[in-house]
Amino acid sequence: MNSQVVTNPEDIARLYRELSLFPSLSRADVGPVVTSQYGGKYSNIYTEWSQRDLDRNENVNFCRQYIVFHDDKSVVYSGASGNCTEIKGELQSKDSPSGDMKAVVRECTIKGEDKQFLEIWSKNIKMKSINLTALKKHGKVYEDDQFGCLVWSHSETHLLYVAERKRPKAKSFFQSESPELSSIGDEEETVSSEEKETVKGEQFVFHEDWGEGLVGKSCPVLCVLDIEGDNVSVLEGVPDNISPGQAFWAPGDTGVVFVGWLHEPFRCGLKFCPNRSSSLYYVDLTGGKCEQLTSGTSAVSSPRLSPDQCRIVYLECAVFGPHMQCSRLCMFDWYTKKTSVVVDVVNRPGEDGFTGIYSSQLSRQCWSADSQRVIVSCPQRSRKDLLMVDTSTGSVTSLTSKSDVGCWCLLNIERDLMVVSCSSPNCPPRLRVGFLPPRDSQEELVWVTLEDSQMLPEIDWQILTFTPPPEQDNSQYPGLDFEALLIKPKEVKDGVKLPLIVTPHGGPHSVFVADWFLYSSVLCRMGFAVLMVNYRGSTGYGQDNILSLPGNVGTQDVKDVQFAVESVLKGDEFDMQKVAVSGGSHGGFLACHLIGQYPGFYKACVSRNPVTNLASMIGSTDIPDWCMVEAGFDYTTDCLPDPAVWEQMLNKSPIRYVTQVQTPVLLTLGEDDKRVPSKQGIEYYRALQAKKVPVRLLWYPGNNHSLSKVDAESDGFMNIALWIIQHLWK
Ligand SMILES: CC(=O)N[C@@H](C)C(=O)N[C@@H](C)C(=O)N[C@@H](C)C(=O)O
Repeated sequence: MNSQVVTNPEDIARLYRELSLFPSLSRADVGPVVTSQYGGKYSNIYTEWSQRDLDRNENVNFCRQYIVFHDDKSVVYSGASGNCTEIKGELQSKDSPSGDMKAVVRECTIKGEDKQFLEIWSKNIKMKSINLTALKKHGKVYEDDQFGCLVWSHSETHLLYVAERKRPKAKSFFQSESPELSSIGDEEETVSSEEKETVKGEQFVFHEDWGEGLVGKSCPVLCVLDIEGDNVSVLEGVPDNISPGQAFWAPGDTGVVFVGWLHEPFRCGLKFCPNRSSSLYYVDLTGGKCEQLTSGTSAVSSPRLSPDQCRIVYLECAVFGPHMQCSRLCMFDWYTKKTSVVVDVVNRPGEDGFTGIYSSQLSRQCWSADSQRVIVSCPQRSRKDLLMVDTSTGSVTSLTSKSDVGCWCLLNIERDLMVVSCSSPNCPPRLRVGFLPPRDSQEELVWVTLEDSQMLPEIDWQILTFTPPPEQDNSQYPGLDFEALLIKPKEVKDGVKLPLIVTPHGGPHSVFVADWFLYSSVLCRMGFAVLMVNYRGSTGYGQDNILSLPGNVGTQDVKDVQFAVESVLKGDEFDMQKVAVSGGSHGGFLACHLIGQYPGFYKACVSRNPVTNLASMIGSTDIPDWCMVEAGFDYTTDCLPDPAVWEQMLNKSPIRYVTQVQTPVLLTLGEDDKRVPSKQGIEYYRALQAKKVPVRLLWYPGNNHSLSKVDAESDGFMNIALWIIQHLWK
């Protein structure tokens, strides 16, 4: 059978280098409205991008600015204002609401020591540069999306940020004492206050952190810089049993509102886990009193204050249980102190097709100017759409469902001017702006492209829907269907049957939306078709879809993927002798299950940081609750190992089928993975070696669960592509 697949390593590397150039959009801010002397209005759009630099082996961050001329309700003219500028050393930055100043948290190394500075810029002058490290008021500033923030007070006189709590200096009981008093000349120098605070025997105390992606982040504290006074204070009044983050100034700058995550009895991994017990809190700056604003019986995130400073919307979901679920959009009324549900959990999509809200984070600003509507970008089945929620009626309207673009992400909205990133499997991210039409207006939403990207004509994509056969229906949650994204070369030579790479996503409660995927795009350009399966249990299809999987992992999810593959193979487009499977994390779990449960069906397998044995994972992962929940058990923090539970976990794990495996396996592991420890992959590796199954293991130092550093991602791709080629055409 002739084939049209690119197999030469240099040609593959060239394709990867070409497609890896496309940058992704990470942030956009809308500047203040400037009115010219002739009455024309314009706003500056500040954007930040990230691009892989294969030669420097790092992701390069850069900014680009645009100018948008408008009349407050439509764009009149727009264009870039200047070229790109690389951003180095900036942990965080934020313009003040008036645009008159900019705050920057900068990290730099001075005489071999890492230091952090808080800078205030105004026009063309760096007005202040406060050495936070020297102040010794706190540890490192948090720059992450989970806890971090950098927020100007409404008065533009204070800055709010999150940092690690200061830890007293520790020393050995046997360290030689520095003299209590040392005399230099006539003066006596008293021991520094830091010396006084030094504690002995604390050097090796274990400080648990918040796990994968948050390593070293253990005890966050809220910090306030008084710009005039140049002094930093750590906010008091935060309860000792919670870790604060995602903070912002309360109406009138009377205090600070924040999310507090319970960290007792111990911390579990927080990344990808918005189901951790958490509440909204308010600390008032005068008395330091802390007030809990929400129940404490749920998990909350992404609180966002309305422009009129009267209400706060936030996301809420159940504690424990599936790690990503359908969220509620809730609202806290600042003056009545009452909470309400604006959009509830959707168990099954209704006639309107709205499947619920699936997001662990709202965009930094999401309110309409009239403080009546909120814009949420979230998965809706295999697409990601912009949803407009009317907070008074709870109605949800999609702003993009009719679009042929598969993925829309709201980056920011200011005075109804929305800034979005939009992309598809054949189109890298583009930057667009558009004004949100007034409430109840029939006006059409007009998008203007500020930065276009090239559509790749060689790539075709579609969304396929599958209904499981009756014998695979879930009796507790009957009648659920599922989907898959099929990405394939647009042109296929006569008589050529395409080789197929099957890719189930991880999570398992996540979803492939019709976005730009570098790996799938390069594989498609090489001549492969890629089937990205959103099996039952995926987010974006209703809460019942999610709840149908826990307890059925290793069977329902495996059968769904196999059903989708066998369904597409019924056509004559694909070569059923050339089918490979590839997945990461829970996706790697599924890849290993598929080659064990369907021996010989897949000619090559790639498994990235795979879950291979739930029973051995539970003692070493940062998400032990995940192992219990997905195996079908309720989790409590005081649960202890139980042979019956471990037996169930083992029975649901791919290691159980390893004796049936014939398919050659490529394993790629991140040395620093806290989520799925690398020992999971090594356990499976050894089992395959013992069975003399062809297996190759790639080990990536300095990489964690995401395997997303430039070296692991690029080397990983080349090895994956060559492994599949080697074993599909042997
Ligand atoms: C939805 C989700 O990601 N769940 C988390 C608890 C999680 O990290 N699960 C991992 C086992 C996993 O499969 N993660 C996916 C998202 C990955 O590719 O990292």
